[in-house]
Amino acid sequence: MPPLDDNRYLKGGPVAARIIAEVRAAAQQATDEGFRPKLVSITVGDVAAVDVYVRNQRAKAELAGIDFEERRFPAELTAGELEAAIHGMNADPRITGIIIQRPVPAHIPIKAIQAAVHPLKDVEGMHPASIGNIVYNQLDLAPCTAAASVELLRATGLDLKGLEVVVVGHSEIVGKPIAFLLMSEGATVTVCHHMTRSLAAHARRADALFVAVGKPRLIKADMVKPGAAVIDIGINAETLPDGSSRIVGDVDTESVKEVASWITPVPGGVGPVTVAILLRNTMVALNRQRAVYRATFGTAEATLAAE
Ligand SMILES: NC(=O)C1=CN([C@@H]2O[C@H](COP(=O)(O)OP(=O)(O)OC[C@H]3O[C@@H](n4cnc5c(N)ncnc54)[C@H](OP(=O)(O)O)[C@@H]3O)[C@@H](O)[C@H]2O)C=CC1
Ligand SMILES: Nc1nc(=O)c2c([nH]1)NC[C@@H]1CN(c3ccc(C(=O)N[C@@H](CCC(=O)O)C(=O)O)cc3)C=[N+]21
Repeated sequence: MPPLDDNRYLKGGPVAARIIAEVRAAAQQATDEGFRPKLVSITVGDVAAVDVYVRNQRAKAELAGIDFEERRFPAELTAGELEAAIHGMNADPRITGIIIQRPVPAHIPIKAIQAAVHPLKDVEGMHPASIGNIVYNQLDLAPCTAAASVELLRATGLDLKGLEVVVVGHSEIVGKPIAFLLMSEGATVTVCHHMTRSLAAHARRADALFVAVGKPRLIKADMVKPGAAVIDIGINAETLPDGSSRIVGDVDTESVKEVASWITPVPGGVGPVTVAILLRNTMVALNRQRAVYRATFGTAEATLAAE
């Protein structure tokens, strides 16, 4: 596939639309068969960074034929209360998937809360069991942003086998799962973080550069190999001199786009695909639940006959 000109942007919209169309067909079929998918989003306190994400989740879920419910809890909620609410949702057969929007207030231990979501309802792939599956090369349900970033790289048509990839940022939700997904695909992966001695030297070797740090313009043109694919995951709010604000990524897009063959814009790159993957993960979760249902109830005759 040639570079995605006109201006070398690797846009998320078309990739997201394709995924959502697939999800929509699957959701319609499941609904016809009596298993209507439903996604519940949990937000604790007021977090501006989450609002856009939840708004897009609702809009795209509606488009895909997945029910969407937002549960907002006050910032003073205790960890015990949140866990109890999650246990209730785990046991509710009408709920397919649960996503806990990050960040949560500091007094709530996020890892324990993520582990409270039943692995079969863990549509974000953040339960320790889900993360473990990625290490074991079971890749069909991965953390949404990581999966979205890899999906965008795939859209370039580059062969991932043996590809020299550098991931900047090693958070549990983004950088680390990206590295594991790419290793599974046969890429050669280098992971950089704030203690990395020469970020530029590593970044310049990359055929594909993933950046998930949270620092505007961290990656400049002289840190990018000519012809590379650059996947910009950062979402940073920036205030302009006139007082208005806008969203920028972690890459100095204006200069890097002259060097790279592909670059994801912010907004309009990884974000929309992240939302689409969340919906796809909801269908993966539904199918797993249906398999359990069949395994448990599909043998009723045998069970009755044995009595
Ligand atoms: N598009 C989307 O769907 C999503 C976008 N995001 C965005 O992605 C970005 C990263 O998010 P997230 O992973 O949650 O953030 P975290 O703050 O959890 O992680 C940031 C990572 O960047 C590393 N880092 C910090 N400074 C440097 C540096 N100077 N050079 C190299 N590495 C550095 C940190 O390393 P260390 O730990 O060693 O300090 C850490 O691993 C944010 O802008 C966020 O808004 C996040 C989620 C979804
Ligand atoms: N548990 C958890 N998982 C996350 O993945 C997670 C989270 N919590 N908390 C908040 C951040 C942020 N995030 C976004 C995802 C998509 C868009 C998105 O769709 N952006 C569009 C829309 C832009 C706009 O409308 O302004 C775009 O980039 O084009 C934004 C933000 C996921 N995060």
